[in-house]
Amino acid sequence: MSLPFIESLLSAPQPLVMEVKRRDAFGFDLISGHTPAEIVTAYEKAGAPCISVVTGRWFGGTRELLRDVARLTELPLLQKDFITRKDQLETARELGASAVLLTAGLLSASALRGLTIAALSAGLTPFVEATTEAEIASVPHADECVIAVNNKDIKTRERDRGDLDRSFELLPALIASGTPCPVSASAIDSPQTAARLLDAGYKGLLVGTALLRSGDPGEWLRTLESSRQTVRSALHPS
Ligand SMILES: O=P(O)(O)OC[C@@H](O)[C@@H](O)c1c[nH]c2ccccc12
Repeated sequence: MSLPFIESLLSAPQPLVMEVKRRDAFGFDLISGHTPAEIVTAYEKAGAPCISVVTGRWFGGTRELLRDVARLTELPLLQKDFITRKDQLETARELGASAVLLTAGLLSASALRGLTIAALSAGLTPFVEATTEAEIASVPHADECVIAVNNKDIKTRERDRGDLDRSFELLPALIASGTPCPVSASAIDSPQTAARLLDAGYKGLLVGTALLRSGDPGEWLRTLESSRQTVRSALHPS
């Protein structure tokens, strides 16, 4: 089966899912006068392998935003919303998504199972967000899913500052799950933090606020690349 979202992320030199999100969890504007087209162009120029589009209302999102982004780019898109019903999967596909967020902490085990299977059979990659070992272990068909540790807490509407230790602690459980694509999501505030997570073994990262606030995603990525080289040469001095 072709998994464009996963393949694109895994083959990128800097595997960042770059997010389009209108507002942060406190309602502060993140795109400050820029159009979705400007943001998508900046992300593509920076080398984004995939784009995440937040359609959830808490973050100022709409379905139209996903549709607009899909018209602007060929890159695989992740729809970030609170999906609880199978008909939302059909809509995601119609709007142009290749992957859909499923939030383990908000779904019962049987709902997560049903939605994961339905997403896969609709040709969508499940991007399952988890915050505990038990949630990670409950993901069915993990070998066909992205599993992401969310460093923030969706139950507090992501108003916490985020806990990156969670990503470091849960990486062994993610690897044990069999996902080809362990991802760390949210609260990744700098290229240096991103470099540490990738060096620890993450295969992908999802970054929204920091990239949108930076004003220059290309520069953010170049700094990430050089930070990764610094980490590597510190570990393997020649
Ligand atoms: O802006 P940040 O801290 O880089 O986080 C991005 C992303 O992980 C966050 O937007 C998110 C995580 N889970 C969600 C669920 C719905 C909407 C959005 C989200």
